[in-house]
Amino acid sequence: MSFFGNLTLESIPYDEPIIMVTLAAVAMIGVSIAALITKYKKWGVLWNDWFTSVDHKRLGIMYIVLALVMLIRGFSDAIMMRTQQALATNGAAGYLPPEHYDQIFTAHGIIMIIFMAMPFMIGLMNIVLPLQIGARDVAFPFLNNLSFWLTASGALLINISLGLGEFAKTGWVAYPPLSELSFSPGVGVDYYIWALQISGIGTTLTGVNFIATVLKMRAPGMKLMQMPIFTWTCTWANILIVASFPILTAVLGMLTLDRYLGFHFFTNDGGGNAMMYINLFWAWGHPEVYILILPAFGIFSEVISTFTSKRLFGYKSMIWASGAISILGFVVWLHHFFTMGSSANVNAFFGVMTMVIAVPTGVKLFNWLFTIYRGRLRLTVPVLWTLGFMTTFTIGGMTGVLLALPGADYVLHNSLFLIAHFHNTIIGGAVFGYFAGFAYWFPKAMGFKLNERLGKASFWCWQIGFYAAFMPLYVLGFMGMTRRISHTDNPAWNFWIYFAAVGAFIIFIGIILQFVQLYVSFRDREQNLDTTGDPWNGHTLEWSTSSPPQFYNFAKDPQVSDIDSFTDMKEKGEAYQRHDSYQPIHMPKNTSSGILMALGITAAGFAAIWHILWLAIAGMLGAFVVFLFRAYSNDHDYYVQPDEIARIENAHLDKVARGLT
Ligand code: HEA
Ligand code: HEM
Ligand SMILES: [Cu+2]
Repeated sequence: MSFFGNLTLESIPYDEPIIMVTLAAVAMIGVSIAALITKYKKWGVLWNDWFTSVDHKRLGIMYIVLALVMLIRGFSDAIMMRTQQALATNGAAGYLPPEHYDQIFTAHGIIMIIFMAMPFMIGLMNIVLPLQIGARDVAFPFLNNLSFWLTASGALLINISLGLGEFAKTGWVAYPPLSELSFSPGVGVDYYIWALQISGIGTTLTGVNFIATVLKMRAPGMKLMQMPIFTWTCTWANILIVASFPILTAVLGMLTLDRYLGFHFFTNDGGGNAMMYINLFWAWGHPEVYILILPAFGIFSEVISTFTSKRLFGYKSMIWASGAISILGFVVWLHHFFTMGSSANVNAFFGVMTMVIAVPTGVKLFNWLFTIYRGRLRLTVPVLWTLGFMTTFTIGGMTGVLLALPGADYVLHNSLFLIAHFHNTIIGGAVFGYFAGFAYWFPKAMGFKLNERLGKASFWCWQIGFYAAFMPLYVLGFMGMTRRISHTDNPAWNFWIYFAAVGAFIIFIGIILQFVQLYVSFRDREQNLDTTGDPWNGHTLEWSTSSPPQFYNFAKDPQVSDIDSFTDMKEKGEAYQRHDSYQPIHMPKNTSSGILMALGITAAGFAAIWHILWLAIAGMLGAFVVFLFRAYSNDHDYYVQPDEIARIENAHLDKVARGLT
């Protein structure tokens, strides 16, 4: 083996014009951004205030930037698939060869779920959760920084696969025996393994961190059953993360042993069994979809209650419904392989358990409706996303219940009906939820509001585009079209395939409008400043701070005695109080340890993919040395002095006073 393992110049796909053009475009954008940063001398700011930051709010913003970039990547894959299918009807070949198409749907699935939806959700949780419980930061700020960089590391690896080697052609589930070395001899599955493994460990650490935060860092007086509902749904999601991500780690570890060291966990020869992989994968994969949706449910609850200016109907039942969904979510994974040989009784059990999830989900929907009932609902952008969700997700949920009937699933499994079902729940549920949360909390994180008109225009493109792009897939599913095919030869399907392509382009316009909205809102920010910190008349503690909040969040620990604690404070006249004196605030220092450790781990992952032994050892060793330095240094924290706090707080309260009069 050579110095660079299996990596040679031939690993670059020179002969693929689409990839080469994409790489050139990405390189140009990258160089322009780097040039701009150099021109405005922002490298120092970027490193000192952002990359090495342990501030949950800044990490949250970086997560969301990552998610938006990955949304562009994942959507480019989607639009490529839609155009390919539209061009490749009646036996035509289209413009993508099958082995390229296979990489695209695999990359699309993984990128959208792991590197778009997860960072979006974790980003919002980072920005909001500590503020909602009146905490100064998360329980382990440095770990939080490391988690972010491990996520970014996985995203980087998957994007490197575009220009070096290939990505997996196995579908996002990477079932063996296809994902075993004998059937996938290239580096594609190895990219898959290490991108998922590294980011997955980051996610597990996030789960641990936020559970500790919720248990240990709540403001004085805040009982568990008084936590804001978004904090609660995130907590359930974090419990699911801690319980399910280790299963992913284990199953990827076993696949690694199979591929690298000739173990045979998942091959029949030697006594292994592919069903073991499929079981373990979905024991993570099913809870994963509820990890995505639960925080979105919390966002809708916050939005509905704020914009009706009412208390959320059935606060306690919302918490228990989320808990029921989480626990049931752990005993339904077998519905992903009803067709793979379990007995009728086993299928019946898992089918019934799956259908039962409709009950707590229905409870939630009715709670939202009852909150709106007789309230004065303000039709802002977050509310539009919420109403779009309530209609769209109900359809997606219902088709899920249909799939939960083993008999029906024998017909519909792996058809486009399934593809329609899950885009219906993921886009109409999770993604709409994150967009609602994005519009709702944007002023809190950035200090100015987003442009409403462009926000509404974008919403309508997404909403209409969604129906146009995915309702045809239900029809195609019933007509017998299966998933993951790059070209077709059945005239009856053509109309619906073209229809779906048009839908995807309408969504495309929606995405463009979202970026235009960001630009316009930034350009006009002076007119949309949020001076009070409470632009929507909010009910929870994040709205009691300035926008953006001070780096220490709260000058004094808020005293909590009610569920809607900020409403309570406003009613009692306790909001925006000036204090005569402040206590010094204990703060964590920024550190480069997180990004440096992740750098070493990325190098090691890359080395593992290409079998470069020395680099794998060097990367891991580097990460370990940084870890030791961090562990043995005592320079982790500092105190903010009372006079500085007083200066910052008075400046903010002066602004509030001017805004309120
Ligand atoms: C956010 C993501 C998300 C969510 C929330 C759901 C929610 C549900 N899913 Fe879905 N699902 C996926 C993402 C998601 N799913 C993905 C990604 C796959 C496939 C992956 C792959 O193979 O690649 C999949 C696959 C999948 C299958 C496997 C099909 C197959 O492979 O053949 C099944 C089968 O049971 C299923 C069922 C359900 C059910 C019953 C729900 C329920 O939770 C829905 C509950 C909600 C409602 C029912 C609507 C609201 C309720 C009411 C208004 C009350 C009244 C309603 C009734 C009494 C019915 N899903
Ligand atoms: C925004 C518009 C989107 C469009 C137009 C789109 C389109 C597609 C298409 C065409 C496929 C292939 C279907 C097939 O097998 O025939 C697909 C698969 C998939 N999509 Fe999307 N998608 C979108 C958004 C998303 C989002 C937001 C997610 C998740 C967060 C997602 C997750 C997946 C997954 C997991 C697969 C399956 C991949 C596989 O088969 O291995 N998609 N999508
Ligand atoms: Cu499932």
